[in-house]
Parts: sequence; C-alpha cells; structure tokens
Amino acid sequence: MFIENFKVDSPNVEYTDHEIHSVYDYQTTELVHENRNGAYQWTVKPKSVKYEFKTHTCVPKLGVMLVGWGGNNGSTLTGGVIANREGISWATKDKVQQANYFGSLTQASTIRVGSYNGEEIYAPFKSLLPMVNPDDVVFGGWDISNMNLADAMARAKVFDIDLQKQLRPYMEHIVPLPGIYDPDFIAANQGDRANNVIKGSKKEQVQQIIKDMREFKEKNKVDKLVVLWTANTERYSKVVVGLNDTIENLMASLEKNESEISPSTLYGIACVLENIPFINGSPQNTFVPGLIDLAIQRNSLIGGDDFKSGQTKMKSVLVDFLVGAGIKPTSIVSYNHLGNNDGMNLSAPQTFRSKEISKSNVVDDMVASNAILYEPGEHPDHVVVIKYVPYVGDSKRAMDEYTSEIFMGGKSTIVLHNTCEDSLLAAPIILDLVLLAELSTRIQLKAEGEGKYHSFHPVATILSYLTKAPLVPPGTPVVNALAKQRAMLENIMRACVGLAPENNMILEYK
Ligand SMILES: NC(=O)c1ccc[n+]([C@@H]2O[C@H](COP(=O)([O-])OP(=O)(O)OC[C@H]3O[C@@H](n4cnc5c(N)ncnc54)[C@H](O)[C@@H]3O)[C@@H](O)[C@H]2O)c1
Ligand SMILES: O=P([O-])([O-])O[C@@H]1[C@@H](O)[C@H](O)[C@@H](O)[C@H](O)[C@@H]1O
Repeated sequence: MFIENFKVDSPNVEYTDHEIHSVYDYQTTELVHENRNGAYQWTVKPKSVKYEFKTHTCVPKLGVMLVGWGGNNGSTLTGGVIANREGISWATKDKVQQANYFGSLTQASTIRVGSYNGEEIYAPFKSLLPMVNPDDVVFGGWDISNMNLADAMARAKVFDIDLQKQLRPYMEHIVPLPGIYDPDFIAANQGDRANNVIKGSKKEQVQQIIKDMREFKEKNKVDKLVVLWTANTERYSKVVVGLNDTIENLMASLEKNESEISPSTLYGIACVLENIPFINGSPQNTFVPGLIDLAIQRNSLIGGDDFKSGQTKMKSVLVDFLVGAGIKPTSIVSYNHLGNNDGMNLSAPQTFRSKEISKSNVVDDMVASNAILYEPGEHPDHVVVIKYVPYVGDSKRAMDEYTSEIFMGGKSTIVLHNTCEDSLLAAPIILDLVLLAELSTRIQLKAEGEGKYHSFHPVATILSYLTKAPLVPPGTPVVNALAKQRAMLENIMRACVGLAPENNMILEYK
C-alpha cells in the first residue's frame, strides 16, 4: 500500500513551525584489539550514542547553475524539468508519453514505513524530509559553446522529436554564460565548440564566475544556489607540493596564474569562496588537496566525483551480491561504446584515463570485505574499455563479463548487455545531487557531549549513492556498494525524524 506522506508521533521528535528536532540513539560498536595472556584478541562492544538532529523545514527557492549547461546532460535535464513543470506529453510510436522523473531516487523511489494489517506500507522517499520540488528549480550556467539550449537539445539527439518541438519555445532563448576554457585539460577534438569563453588570467576567471553567481542569484531572486560540473571530463591535474597541496599554495598559484590549475578547480574555488555547494559530476581530480582544505576551512559543501549512472552502478550491485554470497569474482571486463560528445572527448588517452580510474576503483571495498575469498593484496582482474562510435550517439552500449570461482573449483560467468541513453540516466542523478546537497545544508546535528550543533562534514559523503568515486573526508572509509550507500542516506534521513534505521528484521511476524 502507498501513502503520500506521514508524520512521526514520538516523544523524541518535535515539529515546530521552522524545524524538526529529533533525539536519536545511534547503535554502533566499539572494537578493542588487546593482548590477553600473550595472545591478541578482538572484543566487540555494542555502544549507543545519543544524537540530536535539527532540520530546517523552510524550503528555499533554489537556483542551480550547471557548468557545461549546453551539453547532453545539461540540455536533457533542463528540458526534462520544463516538461515536468509544464505537464508536457508527447506522442511516441508506442503511446502518449507523460513527463516523469523516473530514475530519480528522491522523486521516483519509495521507502518502507511499516506494516498495517499485515500489509507493507510505502511512502515516497521525498516525504521523509521537506525538499525542494524540482519543478521549482531555476536553472542557469556556463558553457564554452554559445549554442542556445533548444539547438543543444537537438544536437544531443536524446529526446523524441515531438517532445523537442514542444520544448523549443521554452529553450531557444536560453544561452549559457561564457565558460572557462583551457584546451590543455580536455581533448583537442573539443576545440571547435569553444566559442564562448571567459578571457583573462585564472584569478580574473574566478572573479568572473563569482560575479556570474551573484548576478544569477540577484536576477532570479533565489535564496540558495548549488553549482554542479557536468562539463567535459578533464585530464587529472598534477598534485605537486608547493602548487596545490595546501590552501596557501593553491591560492598563491592562482595569483601566479599557474597553468596546472584546471578549469573545474577554478569553478570549485569560486564556489567555496562564496560558500556555494559545488558538486563534480566528472571523474577528474578537481578536488586537489588545497581545494578540499579550503572547503573544510570555510565549511562549504563539496561533493563528487563522477555520476554513477549505468555500468558502474550495476557493478556496485552485482559484485556486492557475489562477494556477499561467498562467491569470488576473479575477472571483471567492462566494455562500452557510445557516440556522443562525451564519448568523443573520452577518445583522448588523458581524459579516458580519468574515467578509467573512477570506473576501476568501484569494487575495492567489496573485495576488501571478504578475506575468506581474497588473500591480502589479491584483487580480481578488472579491465575498463570505452570506445567512441559516432553512429550510436547518446545510446550507450555496455557489455560486461564477470567470471567468478564457485563451489569446489567451479567457474561461473555472467554476461550483461545494456543499451541506454546516457543522458537519460545522468539527468535524474544530477537532480538528486543538487536536491540532496541543498537538503543537507539545512540539517544540523550534535552527538552527546558536543556543546553546539554543527552541519555535516563539508565533504558530502551523504551523496555517495550518486557517484562512481565518492569523495570522502581524509581518513574516512569509502563505501561503493550501492545498497549500503542507499541505506546510509535513507537511515540518516529517518534519524532526522526520529525513525530507527530500516533493519528488515520484521520480528512482528516471526
Ligand atoms: N551521461 C552519463 O551517464 C554520465 C555519467 C557519468 C559522468 N558523466 C560525465 O558528465 C559530463 C557531461 O556529459 P555530457 O554527456 O553532458 O557531455 P557533453 O560533452 O555533451 O557536455 C559537456 C559540455 O561541457 C561544455 N564544457 C566543456 N568544458 C567546459 C568548461 N570548462 N566550462 C563550461 N563548459 C564546458 C562543453 O561545451 C559541452 O557542452 C562528462 O564529463 C561525462 O563524463 C556522464
Ligand atoms: O556510469 P557508467 O555507465 O559506468 O559510465 C559511463 C561510461 O561508461 C561512459 O563511457 C561515459 O561516457 C559516461 O559518461 C559514464 O561515465
């Protein structure tokens, strides 16, 4: 059964006009490794820590500025939101299709709230806490190409033609702001579209981005802004002592106009200086150590890296299942080809390398979780291939072969083939990233013994479900397994309204 919304009735939760206050017992464990009578022994001590959460319920008018707005993802997301907002439907060869937000965790998934007369009751994920309605988001952004968004949508060849015709009047007057272009960081084959660029030194470019964000906020009367990079994948920046390893060195390098500061890092610096959440949807190391430290120092939200949209999302489910079932994946070979501009940019070795890294590390935590299967340091063979095939456009083809060792030396090989428009996978993920980033800035918490409330750590691990290579604060474990990432997010939101984590025990019926 489905219910639209609910309210929690508990002595641990208080709803006021402006906030939800909850008191929450966090059940965890403390591990002790000690020498007892000459032998080391592990002891696990259950531990309960009292937390208080305070969530501001006043939902702001939200502006979202996309870097790479005129790309396939940017134009698809913008068109998709307009279609939803305007209630557009269009004819396909199968049926009359209504606009929807399928693929968005916040808009199209549900959570279990309990059982009623023996029936499981579900509510929308977004009913857990007050969130911005995507239809109300005001979009803006930058692109190094000056193509208007209607033409960009046509160039992307993602939407059905009848939908494109209906969206054109809403999008043809929208032209992205000039972007920061540095040909050294993306493939040479992108040079042709760079006709809309910010001139000047790197410091002047950062100042221009700051000016753009302030003007956007002022012009659109938005209360809050989130900026997200959905521009071309860049090559990795070199991380060098004295260049970008500390805040001081990064800012000094900016003054000196050092060539090794990438455009994405420049947008990141601008956002952190303005205390505007900045999310990186591509795989490169935008967040060099100096920028991470700057974000921590200024308590400004940063999140990334690389949208977890298709093949990698499946991998973070399948390998978790295999290893969790006591089956040993020994070879994972992932191939994909696509023909959009992203594919063309990734055909250069240095940009492909960024993608190869973010797609390859995704099984590490699952492999490390099972020393019955894997010797220390042992790892499955894992190969990632991406090829550019213009004819297939945005319709990405992904082929995977997983070989595993099973009972008594047997082998099991699973082969997957997926065909899917890349941008239709990424657009709802972008939406979730910006909505959840905004929400997380409205949550404050404190553990028992902590005097004052504080926000979540500025490196937003809460967004991990949506990224291939989750950015985490130094010293924090990286979790890639999709079910764990979803549970983390859902359970934190449940804690904010005083609900226990979903434990799936269903003891009532045992
Ligand atoms: N679609 C997916 O499923 C998916 C998944 C994970 C990551 N990504 C990443 O998202 C990014 C965008 O994908 P896409 O398919 O929209 O690519 P795209 O090439 O269609 O769009 C990128 C846009 O960024 C613009 N651009 C490049 N450098 C810029 C800069 N410095 N400032 C402003 N604009 C700039 C380009 O002109 C282009 O319009 C890529 O890096 C891709 O790897 C996509
Ligand atoms: O999310 P996923 O399907 O594993 O990964 C995808 C890659 O395989 C694809 O080549 C690339 O163009 C997309 O941007 C995305 O990164």
